[in-house]
Amino acid sequence: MKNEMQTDKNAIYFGTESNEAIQEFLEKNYKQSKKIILTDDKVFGIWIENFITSIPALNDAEIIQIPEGEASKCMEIVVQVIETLSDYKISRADLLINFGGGMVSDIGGFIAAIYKRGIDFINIPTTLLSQVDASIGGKTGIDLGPLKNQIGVFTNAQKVFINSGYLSTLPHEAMLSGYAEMLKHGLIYSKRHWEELKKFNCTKTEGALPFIKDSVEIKQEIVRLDPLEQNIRKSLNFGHTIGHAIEGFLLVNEQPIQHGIAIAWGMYAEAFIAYKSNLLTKSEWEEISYIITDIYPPLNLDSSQQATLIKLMENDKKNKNGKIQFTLINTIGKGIIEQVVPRELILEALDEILN
Ligand SMILES: NC(=O)c1ccc[n+]([C@@H]2O[C@H](COP(=O)([O-])OP(=O)(O)OC[C@H]3O[C@@H](n4cnc5c(N)ncnc54)[C@H](O)[C@@H]3O)[C@@H](O)[C@H]2O)c1
Ligand SMILES: O=C(O)C(=O)C[C@@H](O)[C@H](O)[C@H](O)COP(=O)(O)O
Ligand SMILES: [Zn+2]
Repeated sequence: MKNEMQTDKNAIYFGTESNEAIQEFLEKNYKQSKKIILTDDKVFGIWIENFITSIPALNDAEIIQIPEGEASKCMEIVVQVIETLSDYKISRADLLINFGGGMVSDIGGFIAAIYKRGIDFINIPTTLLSQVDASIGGKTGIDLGPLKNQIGVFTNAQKVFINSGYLSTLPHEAMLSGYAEMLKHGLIYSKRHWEELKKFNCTKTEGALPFIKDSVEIKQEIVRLDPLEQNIRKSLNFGHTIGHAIEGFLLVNEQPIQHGIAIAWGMYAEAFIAYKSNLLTKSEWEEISYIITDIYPPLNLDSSQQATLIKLMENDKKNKNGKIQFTLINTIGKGIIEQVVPRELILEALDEILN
């Protein structure tokens, strides 16, 4: 099947009847193919029965379960899954179905890209974060210890099926995590989205779909302009220079936090840098910092970790000429890329979020 970019409107299904849409899609495009579902043990426990019994095309599908959580986004699990695909004699004509959150679509997309030099895959994102961000845009990969997404490829799913019904079983922390990436889309690209999101209710999933659609449209537009992150796509990394360092550090110290919660605090610190660099006004900084402090649980980190966090940032993918390069914002709704920040200001920003 032709690899449609996820910037093509038809490449993403939105709705609450995704099982019917998936059945139709599989019958039309993958009737003769073997189907393998990759999922994590938590999503398996909650949703797999409903999923496979409502989609006749999946009657004979093989299911591969990996342990839930970011620690599974690693090379050891890649090798285990690839060994299982080989045991099942999966060929290039077959289809991998990533059914889960961003951990599953990141590792699953990566495996699909490298197994036998590439097989087709589709994403069925079951978290808010993966619906608004991780399942679209073609970034896939795994972590290398504390270094987030250090190994990976750009590769697009054949189709993404977004069904907000899955959010009904999502823990509140995971809703907050996805909301952070939505706020990011507003901060870097659309003041209107930022304002609308003030009406989004993280405790109630009914009514979420229009907000999800708006957020996805922003990401799609940016990815369409710059699919391989040479330029404007770097704006999607707002909050991630500091946020990824926090997430990676806590992951290897066995206190993992949700990606979006690390990114929320990363955005807080990076908005502080933008304010101190005269890019944001005082009232914009106060608005952003108020919202993040109000919603997100504080980090369990202290200033003794500053140097380690900076070391992790020195491996950020956006760096150039040995310098840490930030994406900042120069007003609410506009990202500004490739900003080099004095070390003292990075330390000051870390002080704002560490206890
Ligand atoms: N590729 C990209 O563009 C991109 C963008 C953003 C984030 N990411 C990556 O995505 C990952 C984070 O994704 P995530 O937040 O979805 O995390 P996740 O996949 O780890 O899911 C979070 C938790 O929710 C559980 N879960 C999933 N669906 C559920 C449901 N419907 N009901 C109940 N529980 C459910 C999972 O088992 C897990 O425990 C990170 O690795 C991050 O780096 C990638
Ligand atoms: O799609 C993008 O581009 C992003 O940067 C989206 C981010 O939210 C996401 O966390 C992504 O995985 C980060 O990529 P990385 O290149 O910083 O590892
Ligand atoms: Zn992210």
